[in-house]
Amino acid sequence: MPDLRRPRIAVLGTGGTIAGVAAQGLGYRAGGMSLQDILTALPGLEEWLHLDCQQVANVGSQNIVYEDWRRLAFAVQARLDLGDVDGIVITHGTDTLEETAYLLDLVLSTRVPVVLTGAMRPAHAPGSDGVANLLSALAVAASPLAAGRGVLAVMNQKIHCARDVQKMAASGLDAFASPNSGPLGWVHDRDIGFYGAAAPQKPPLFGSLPAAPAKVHVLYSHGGLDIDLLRAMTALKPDGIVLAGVGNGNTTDEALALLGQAAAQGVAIVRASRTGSGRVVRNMEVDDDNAGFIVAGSLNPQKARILLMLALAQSPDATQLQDYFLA
Ligand SMILES: NC(=O)CC[C@H](N)C(=O)O
Repeated sequence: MPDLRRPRIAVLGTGGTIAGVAAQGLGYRAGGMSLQDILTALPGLEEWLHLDCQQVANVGSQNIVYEDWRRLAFAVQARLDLGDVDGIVITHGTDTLEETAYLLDLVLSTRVPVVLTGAMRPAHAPGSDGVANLLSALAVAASPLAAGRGVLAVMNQKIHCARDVQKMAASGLDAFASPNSGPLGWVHDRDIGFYGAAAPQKPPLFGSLPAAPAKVHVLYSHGGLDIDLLRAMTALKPDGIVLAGVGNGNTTDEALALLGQAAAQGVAIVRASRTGSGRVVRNMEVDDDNAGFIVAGSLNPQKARILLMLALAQSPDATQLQDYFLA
């Protein structure tokens, strides 16, 4: 019989540095430790929480593919549908944590907090942050204050929303930020708080994940972009291309012309920005209306790719696709 005073938290492990094991020299391998091993570093948790662990994967998140996302989303939704948890924590590699968080946020239907966390330093390294981040994530998942705020990411004592959070530094403990909105809240040991009230919760943008996602590639623009790269990309016959453009989602005249041709042939073209913050605005230097382009708004290129993959399963129409990005 579960103790009803203890919040019931499901912890789902997927790997990452938080599950890293020492390898030769200073190095380590992401996704080697089991969830149970990680949790042994936090004795006494059961006096406070009712934990239920599930190892969904154990990989470096750079290797995550769409099928992993789908399996994870099913596992989380199945857990939510059982109605026997107060919160869910997902341990994850930090490299693509923001992509998984955003994808889950687009499809999960729940008021129960779903919180992703990870580590920038493996457990054996001095100053490792995994245990502290896990404790923070558990505290957030267990708190009624976190309910109805969608999928969250907790790193380095800050709570972020899935849509805005980004890994913004290649190394260092304070690698995560929400550059457009700032963090939603804070964590100190088991104490947590939010800076503002929760916005009224909307239903998820998509009811489910398609079995096979649309094929969407990302083109990274820079000075001296070789047009052959874009030619090679269009030859792959993608359903969509996300431009990680310079500035306001821009690229060379040559590339814009080729992207326009692709759009005319039915490829969804989304202009995002490589700058890391701000909002890509329509019809500034680029005539989006005329070219049939879509702008990513404030989504970064990797999140724009996820949204486009899912939105294309609903509609190929550029106007409707644009609505998804500005929703
Ligand atoms: N800090 C990390 O978690 C990075 C480890 C690995 N590349 C991953 O994303 O899983």
